[in-house]
Amino acid sequence: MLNVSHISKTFFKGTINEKKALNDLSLTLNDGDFCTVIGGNGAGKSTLLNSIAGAYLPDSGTIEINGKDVTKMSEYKRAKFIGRVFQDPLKGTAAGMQVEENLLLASRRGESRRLRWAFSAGDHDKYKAMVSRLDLGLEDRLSTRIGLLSGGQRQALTLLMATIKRPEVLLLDEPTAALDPKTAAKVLKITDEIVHEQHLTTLMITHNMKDALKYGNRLIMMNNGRIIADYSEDEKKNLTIDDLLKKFEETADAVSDRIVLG
Ligand SMILES: Nc1ncnc2c1ncn2[C@@H]1O[C@H](COP(=O)(O)OP(=O)(O)OP(=O)(O)O)[C@@H](O)[C@H]1O
Repeated sequence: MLNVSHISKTFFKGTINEKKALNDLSLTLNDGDFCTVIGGNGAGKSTLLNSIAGAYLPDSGTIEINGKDVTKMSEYKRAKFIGRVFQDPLKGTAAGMQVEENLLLASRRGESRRLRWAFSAGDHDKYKAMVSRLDLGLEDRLSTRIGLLSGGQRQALTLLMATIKRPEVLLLDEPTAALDPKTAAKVLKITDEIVHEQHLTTLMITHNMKDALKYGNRLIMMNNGRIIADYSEDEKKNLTIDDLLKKFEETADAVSDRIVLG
């Protein structure tokens, strides 16, 4: 369970550039909840994910994961039980290392450095089966350096790495924004399968409202550092893009171009 309670975060406090990115925001996700997050540019979506991941320390409020208060825990320590996929396919994988070395490192997350590098019998076949499931032609490229792969292949691998050791929370920050539509659809489908198989508590930011409606069992809309709408699984089933636009126009200060792309 993820419990975000009354968190606020202001950047450049006391200066002319002061920006309240999160404003007394609270959110509770139950185990296995897959929550999509939408909102205009600057709404605070990434700041929320970054605060959960430990990249930013909130000015106030608390964050608990499965009963542990992680508010002040370092990003490095949290990375042992939080999986992340970023918008940028270059993040999340080590470019100079081979596909299977990246998978090995991810599967040994949190273990001693010495042990992390040792392949075990069966690893090769296991990794081959994992990547062949992606259907992106990676099954014969386990020894290829990640830097030589396409953005879609890299992003799909980042997803495998983020979930190879079951994370307590999975954070997806526009994971398919940089991909072509066909590859994006493939990566989202696999994401959805993995989230269900592993019953992962997941937050996914997207600017694509179709995807926000199609995936997950919960949807939140943000504006000005707050959650302005929170739809349960049942409410989400009957929701349309028009409903979301209407809600956004009613509540938000301005309609962003990017939110209407879906
Ligand atoms: N590291 C930072 N330093 C200063 N200001 C920041 C920082 N990160 C975010 N902000 C500001 O906080 C506000 C919220 O930004 P955030 O990136 O969380 O929004 P977002 O909803 O993810 O937007 P987008 O859809 O454009 O990615 C914005 O005004 C942004 O400029």
